[in-house]
Amino acid sequence: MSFEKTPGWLDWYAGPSIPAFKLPPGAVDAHCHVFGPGAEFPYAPERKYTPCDASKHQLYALRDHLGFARNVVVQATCHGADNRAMVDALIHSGGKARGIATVRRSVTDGELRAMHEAGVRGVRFNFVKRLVDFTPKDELMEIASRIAPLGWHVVIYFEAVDLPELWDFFTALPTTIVVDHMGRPDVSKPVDGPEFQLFVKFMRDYPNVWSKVSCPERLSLSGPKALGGERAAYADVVPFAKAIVETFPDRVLWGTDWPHPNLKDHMPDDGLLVDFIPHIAATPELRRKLLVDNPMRLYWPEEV
Ligand SMILES: O=C(O)c1cc(C(=O)O)oc(=O)c1
Repeated sequence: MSFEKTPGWLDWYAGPSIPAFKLPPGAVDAHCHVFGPGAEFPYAPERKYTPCDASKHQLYALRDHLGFARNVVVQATCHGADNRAMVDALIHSGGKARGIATVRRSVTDGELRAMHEAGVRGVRFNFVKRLVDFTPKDELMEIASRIAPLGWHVVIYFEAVDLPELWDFFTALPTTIVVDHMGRPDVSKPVDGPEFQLFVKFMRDYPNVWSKVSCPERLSLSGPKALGGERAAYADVVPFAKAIVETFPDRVLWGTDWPHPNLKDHMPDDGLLVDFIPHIAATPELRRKLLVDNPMRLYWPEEV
């Protein structure tokens, strides 16, 4: 099957720099995706965008180029609940990738077991309205209770303004919870203002909640962009990510978000994006926790 990209689609950045920041040995890119290739793994009929292809080979070449050791491949919404491309990436990673799936309530126990075998360790619940159709909370709760016995966790993606209405559902989930991209704060608002402080309270009051301090390129309003050699990019996001890293050093993860779905303004140079990390994790100890210890504890506990 051949697919036509969504008009205005920005392809991932070819020829990224070598980061100046040397990642610690064993670093995990804990949030990235594969797209298709569409000819082999068709995009889902219910998708809200049609991306460029971004294969497992290209993902693993980027991993090696940037100096990561492992990946967590998160099911992208353009594949709906058809997890074949993501699972195929895990199977061909030589044990160096874990995955997060999207499932419906119709998923069988056999399918869940097969995904576990391949390296899946969680499911993603998405509340970003431009990306997915609404799924009833009782269906999500049922899925959460079925994956909990496997030791899996729930990854949630939502916008900061929606946290109050989602609070009761999130705080009732029976598993570890991992929040994508810090719950998408509006970085034009103060870091000590009510909106971001509600997110901090969420993490403080619920020790099962973790956060990815990822996607500055998506959250930044004033840049500068990680392009053209800029190694201090996205300064307006730094106070938010730094606060979470310093307050909850044992419950944070970092990922590239490659191949960066739906960016409208620019496509970052992933090497320069890695150079964002030392700005938010100021010490070697914080960096080791963020990049190695925390993701290993969550995704490869048998090796810790
Ligand atoms: O903000 C986004 O557009 C976005 C989309 C997806 C996805 O389509 O799965 O994943 C992300 O992590 C971010």
